[in-house]
Amino acid sequence: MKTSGLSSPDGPGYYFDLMIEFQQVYKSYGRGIDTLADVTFGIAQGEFVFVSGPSGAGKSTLLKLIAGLDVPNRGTVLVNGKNVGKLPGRFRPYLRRAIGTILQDVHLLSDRSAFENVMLPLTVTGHSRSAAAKRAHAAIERVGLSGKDGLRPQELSGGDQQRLAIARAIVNRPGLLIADEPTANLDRESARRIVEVFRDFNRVGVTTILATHDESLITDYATRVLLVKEGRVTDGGKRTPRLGGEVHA
Ligand SMILES: Nc1ncnc2c1ncn2[C@@H]1O[C@H](COP(=O)(O)OP(=O)(O)OP(=O)(O)O)[C@@H](O)[C@H]1O
Repeated sequence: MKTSGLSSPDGPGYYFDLMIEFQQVYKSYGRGIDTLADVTFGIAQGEFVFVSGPSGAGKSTLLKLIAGLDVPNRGTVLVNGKNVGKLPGRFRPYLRRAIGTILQDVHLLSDRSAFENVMLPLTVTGHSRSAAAKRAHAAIERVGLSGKDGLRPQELSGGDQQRLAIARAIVNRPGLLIADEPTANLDRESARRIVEVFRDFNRVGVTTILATHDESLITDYATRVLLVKEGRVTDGGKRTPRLGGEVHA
C-alpha cells in the first residue's frame, strides 16, 4: 500500500502497511457542530486498537465512517487503500464482508437460533448450504458457544449474546473487526472474557478496533488508544497493556 504524508508514531515504515487512514476528516450532523473535526490517523494491519472517550464524543461516528455506514463531510477515509466515502454502491457489499462489524445494538434476530443468526451473512456469499453450515459451526466454536447453537438469542446471557454477535461478524473471515462498546452491560469478568475473544482473533492477524469508555479494559488490554474528545482524536501511540499481550507492528 502507498505511504501517506502522515507523521508516524513509530518511525519510517509504519505507514507502508496502513489498513485504515483518516486524512483531515470532518463529520457533522448539520447542527453547526463538528462531531469530528480535522481527524488524521492511521491504523496498520494487525493492530489491536481501543477507541476511547466520553459518551457522545464521536466514537460510534468514527467506527461508522470506517465501516462505510456513514460518509465524511470533508476529508478522506481509506480502508485498504479504497476511499470508503466514494465507494460505488456495487462495491459496498464487498466492503461489508471485508469488515466484521458489531454495532451497539447487537441486532440479533430473536426468532432465529444462534446457528441461524451466524448463517445469515453466508447466505449471500454463494457457499453451498453444507459449506456454510461448517463455517458457521466453526465460528460458533471459536467464540466459545459450542453446544448453544440451537438456542435463541434471548435464551443466552448478555456475554453469550456478544459472543454470538462476534461469531456472526467473523463468519466471513474479515481482515478487520470493529466493535462499538461490545462490553457495555456486562459485568467485569464477562467483559474481560469478551475482550479476550477479540484478542484471540487479533493474535491470528485480524486487525481489531474496539470502542469503549471502560478505563480498566484499556489499562489491561490496550496496545494502542485513540482518544476521541470534543471532536478531536488524539493518538496515544503504542503502549504495553497490564495483562501483557504482544504489541503488534
Ligand atoms: N445519525 C445522527 N444524527 C444526528 N446526530 C448524531 C447522529 N449520530 C451521532 N450523532 C451525534 O454525534 C455526537 C457523537 O455521537 P457518537 O454516537 O458518535 O458518540 P459516542 O462517543 O459513540 O457516544 P456513546 O459512548 O454515548 O455511544 C453526539 O452528539 C450524537 O448525538
